[in-house]
Amino acid sequence: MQAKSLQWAPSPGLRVGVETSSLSQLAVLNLPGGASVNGLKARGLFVVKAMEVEGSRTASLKGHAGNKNGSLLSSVGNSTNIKWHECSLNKTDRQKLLKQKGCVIWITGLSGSGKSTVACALGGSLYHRGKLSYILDGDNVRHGLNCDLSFKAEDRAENIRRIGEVAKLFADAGVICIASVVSPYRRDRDACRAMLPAGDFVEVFMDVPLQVCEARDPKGLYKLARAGKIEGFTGVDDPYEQPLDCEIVLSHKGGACPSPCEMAEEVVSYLEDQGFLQA
Ligand SMILES: Nc1ncnc2c1ncn2[C@@H]1O[C@H](COP(=O)(O)OS(=O)(=O)O)[C@@H](OP(=O)(O)O)[C@H]1O
Ligand SMILES: Nc1ncnc2c1ncn2[C@@H]1O[C@H](COP(=O)(O)OP(=O)(O)O)[C@@H](O)[C@H]1O
Repeated sequence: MQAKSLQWAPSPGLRVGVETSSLSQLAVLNLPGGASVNGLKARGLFVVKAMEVEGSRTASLKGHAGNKNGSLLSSVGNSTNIKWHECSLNKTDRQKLLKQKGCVIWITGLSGSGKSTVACALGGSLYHRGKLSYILDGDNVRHGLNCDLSFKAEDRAENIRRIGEVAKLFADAGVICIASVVSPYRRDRDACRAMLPAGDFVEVFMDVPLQVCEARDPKGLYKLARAGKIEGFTGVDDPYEQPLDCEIVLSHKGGACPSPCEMAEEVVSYLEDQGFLQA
């Protein structure tokens, strides 16, 4: 089977073979119209290689860890003829230095549900324990990296994909990355989960009823949305798909909301139990 470099534009439902050094198995996945690989939960790093197999166009993901043939070029999305460059210092070394494990805490929920507040409380609590975290807040990232994106479904998907990729880099740096983003579509969140090794993506759902968020309305956005001055506002005229099986649910119970600190401590306990607060 001869591998050769191709311009590869993944199409929805494209079947790809996945071969990894850590799994030693071949799996068949669907690529939903982008280079992200939904459902891939294996440790290690991967490059996408376009290959021509018996006249058909097939993409193969090669685990580059342990890949002896360092001269092979890859194509990922529209980036052709690229090659992963490995460094001698790796994530494990950085984690030892920081005395913690890099991961992504993904806080999802309606506008006004308390995502940013919990993210800050969590960051503060970790800081006081000597643990390094960094917050990627949806509102803030849209002030820079993602200022070209609107709130249309495809732009929200790209917003989440970019934040997922940046969060993955922070986790690889050994940092506990806290993403606080509405991320209303399950598929986009799942795609971010699939970017990381199993267990390293911790999804936290702010389970706060719409009426509570709307009553808080700290920025007056619900009021504008109800008045028809903002179109496609999540929870009003754009859907929010709540997680079906996330790691942590922070609930507003019986008309009362735990304090942001109490909520943050719930996440810290999870991180402690899972061993993220030590190298
Ligand atoms: N149409 C619409 N829908 C939802 N939210 C809106 C919208 N327009 C502006 N905003 C403000 O943008 C913040 C959400 O940005 P995100 O990047 O987290 O959104 S998304 O994940 O791409 O859906 C969100 O911030 P939070 O209130 O902190 O959630 C809002 O302040
Ligand atoms: N646990 C909580 N209990 C009561 N009010 C809260 C809590 N968390 C946040 N708030 C308040 O709710 C509003 C929205 O919080 P925010 O963190 O900005 O939400 P989001 O980032 O999800 O839009 C703010 O006015 C904040 O002070």
